[in-house]
Amino acid sequence: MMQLEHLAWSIQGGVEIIKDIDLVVPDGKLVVVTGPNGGGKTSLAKLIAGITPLKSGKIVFDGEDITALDVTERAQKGIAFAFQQPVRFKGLRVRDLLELAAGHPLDEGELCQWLGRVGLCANEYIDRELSASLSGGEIKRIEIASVLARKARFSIFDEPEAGIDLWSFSRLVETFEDIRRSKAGTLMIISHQERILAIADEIVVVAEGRVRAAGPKDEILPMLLADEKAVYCPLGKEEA
Ligand SMILES: Nc1ncnc2c1ncn2[C@@H]1O[C@H](COP(=O)(O)OP(=O)(O)OP(=O)(O)O)[C@@H](O)[C@H]1O
Repeated sequence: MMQLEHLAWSIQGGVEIIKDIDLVVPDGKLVVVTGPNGGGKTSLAKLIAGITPLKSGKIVFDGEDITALDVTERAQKGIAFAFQQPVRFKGLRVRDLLELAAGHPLDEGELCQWLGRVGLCANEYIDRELSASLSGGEIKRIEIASVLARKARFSIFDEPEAGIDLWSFSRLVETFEDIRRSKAGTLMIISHQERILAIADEIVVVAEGRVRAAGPKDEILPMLLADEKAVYCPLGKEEA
């Protein structure tokens, strides 16, 4: 279980971006974090992953206070984060990245399995370098595949729909559903996409650095869909 207690974070100059966020994410659930642009979703994810340090508050993961742990230590505890803006690793091949993520060598069948889940044909990609020759969408999907290959206890995906074609996106949605069905890990997915919201167990709406609403999908989704002004998120208005 991931427990966030009174999380706060400010940027230089003292402007508070995350303001007193309290949230509990139960094990094995698929939780979608949504809300307007600039509301603080990515900032919250970075606080959980340990990429940015908290100003105040506490993070407890499976009963252990991980507030003081850095990003590497949190990764070792089983927290994985797929960035919205993926990093390109020079000199590293796709195969290397996936093996690093999995923590052991992978045969072609396994490489194919992970890449197939994001709609990439493994043979074309496994020996390619993670360099400028790959498109932004390809890099993004490879990074998502690497987070999937980690089989982490708590995985965070930041707008996995961004830069992904519809077919690959459908494969990814199925993968998220598989993980949830098999209770293979807890998923926190930041998304504006209605198809992702529709598979959530719980939805959390973050706006202006606060949790505006949180609860079971059946409670929160109708509220979002009924919001004609789309205050929280432009549901159904974005393409995958
Ligand atoms: N390092 C930083 N320095 C300055 N401002 C920042 C920094 N990180 C985030 N912000 C600001 O904090 C606010 C929240 O940003 P964040 O990226 O967390 O929003 P978001 O909800 O993920 O938005 P989006 O849906 O557009 O991705 C924004 O106004 C952003 O400009």
